[in-house]
Amino acid sequence: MKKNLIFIGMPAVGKSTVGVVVAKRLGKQFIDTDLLIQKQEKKLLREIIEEVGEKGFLKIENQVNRDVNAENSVISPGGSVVYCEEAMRHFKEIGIIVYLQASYQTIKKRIRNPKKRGVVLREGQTLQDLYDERVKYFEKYADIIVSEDSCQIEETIENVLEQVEKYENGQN
Ligand SMILES: Nc1ncnc2c1ncn2[C@@H]1O[C@H](COP(=O)(O)OP(=O)(O)OP(=O)(O)O)[C@@H](O)[C@H]1O
Ligand SMILES: O=C(O)C1=C[C@@H](O)[C@@H](O)[C@H](O)C1
Ligand SMILES: [Mg+2]
Repeated sequence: MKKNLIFIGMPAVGKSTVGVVVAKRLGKQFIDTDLLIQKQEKKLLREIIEEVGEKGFLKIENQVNRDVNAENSVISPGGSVVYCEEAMRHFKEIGIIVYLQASYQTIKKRIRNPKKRGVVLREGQTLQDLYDERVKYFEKYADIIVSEDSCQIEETIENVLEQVEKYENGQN
């Protein structure tokens, strides 16, 4: 058993912010694969997207996430990783997938400028379109769903820890 936890969910839902604290609480390593992409490409995410476009970025994102070799870690990929089939197959094999769920209104409030944040939006696609499209993928891959609406960040962290423990006990 590789004992990894992998967070999925919309951009700005808190995969990285919540993930790092969950890793600390569980005594695991923390890996933010967005940072691995930046390190490999030696560019910012939004620069990569500007240069190679949405499809090119997803190709790199798939490769980096698929190649993560981790044990006893919390892994926080970018929000668009759910479009990367090989990467998601790999994550399913190496750990438990936690979907951090928040309403469209919550996400919209946090992302004032999707382009600046480097969100992978297709030509003409709105943030609402993106939300509706991705929810289906998140639900398909999730082993656990943690809702964070009306929760402070500390409460979300506790809810994640509680649900992961329950899930692991249920698997024994
Ligand atoms: N209740 C909450 N839970 C999580 N994050 C919150 C909450 N309230 C506010 N925030 C803020 O929302 C932001 C979440 O950003 P973060 O970079 O962790 O998202 P992400 O899911 O990793 O996004 P990306 O897909 O772009 O990597 C942070 O600035 C965090 O402080
Ligand atoms: O949700 C998205 O479309 C993205 C989120 C970021 O974390 C990065 O992975 C990238 O900028 C794309
Ligand atoms: Mg992140």
